[in-house]
Amino acid sequence: MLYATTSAAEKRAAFRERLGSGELLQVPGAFNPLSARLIEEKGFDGVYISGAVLAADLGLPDIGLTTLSEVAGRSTQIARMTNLPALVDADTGFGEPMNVARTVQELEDAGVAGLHIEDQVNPKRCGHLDGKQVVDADTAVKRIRAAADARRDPNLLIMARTDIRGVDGMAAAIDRAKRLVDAGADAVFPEAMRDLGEFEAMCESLDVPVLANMTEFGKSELFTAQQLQDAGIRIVIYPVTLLRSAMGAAERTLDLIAAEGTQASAVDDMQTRAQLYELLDYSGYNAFDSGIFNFTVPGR
Ligand SMILES: C[C@](O)(C(=O)O)[C@H](CC(=O)O)C(=O)O
Ligand SMILES: [Mg+2]
Repeated sequence: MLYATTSAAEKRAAFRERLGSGELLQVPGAFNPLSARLIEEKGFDGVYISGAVLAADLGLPDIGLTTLSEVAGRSTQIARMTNLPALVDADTGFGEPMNVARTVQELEDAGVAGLHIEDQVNPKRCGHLDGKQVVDADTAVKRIRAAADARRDPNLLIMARTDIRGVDGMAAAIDRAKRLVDAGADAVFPEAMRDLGEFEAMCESLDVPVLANMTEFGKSELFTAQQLQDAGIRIVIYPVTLLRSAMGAAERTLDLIAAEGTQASAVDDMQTRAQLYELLDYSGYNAFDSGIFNFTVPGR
């Protein structure tokens, strides 16, 4: 009821432990706090807080227009609604290495279990688009070092994302990832790998957990959890999947209302009132006030 029953510190410790277990953790993107509840209910291992989703949610392109306050605010809202660890996309860290340090502390205060900082230049863009630019190794290393030094909870996971694969190729990506691990990264997010062999090569070259980004309409094929696990991947994110699904459904329903004058034939595909109330745990609030959930809910 109301909020997560575990503290941020407990979630971070649990996340570290799960990561150490060698299994693949599946982490869908929560496009709002409510969807984080659904992700938890369905038994997933964590929730991802995507920069692309946050920007899109505000009606903005994903080109570094969102602010640290917006990302921290959304992280607070999502992290407190679930007992799952939250992993947040901190883009380039919102500025110079000193800004990165502040970003880490703000996001730590927001209650996330981990965050990733990338090596793109500003204005950044979706990692699966062409025409990206990355900063030099020295600047990338300084960002990660600043991030690792700034955390107060040693269990906060600092993940380094490198976008260099799409710019300088795979050898450069492995080299960059190694340097970022030496700088203090606890995990690596190699962006826009082309095939499973590239994921495998990255995992073999590093002794920290590696993340795979299974975003749709991107550079990577959509591999199964089994394929990724076999390649050595330890975390897979589905960052924009739920937003794309929800928006696809919303568009179809709008078209239907326009065409048929009613939404009636879309109702079977909707979350029912009863399902929504269950997810919101209406009945749990009766512990405070037995007058809250004293009605029956129509629908399944
Ligand atoms: C993972 C990502 O950084 C995100 O913000 O969710 C994006 C996802 C996307 O735009 O599809 C990315 O750069 O891959
Ligand atoms: Mg992003």
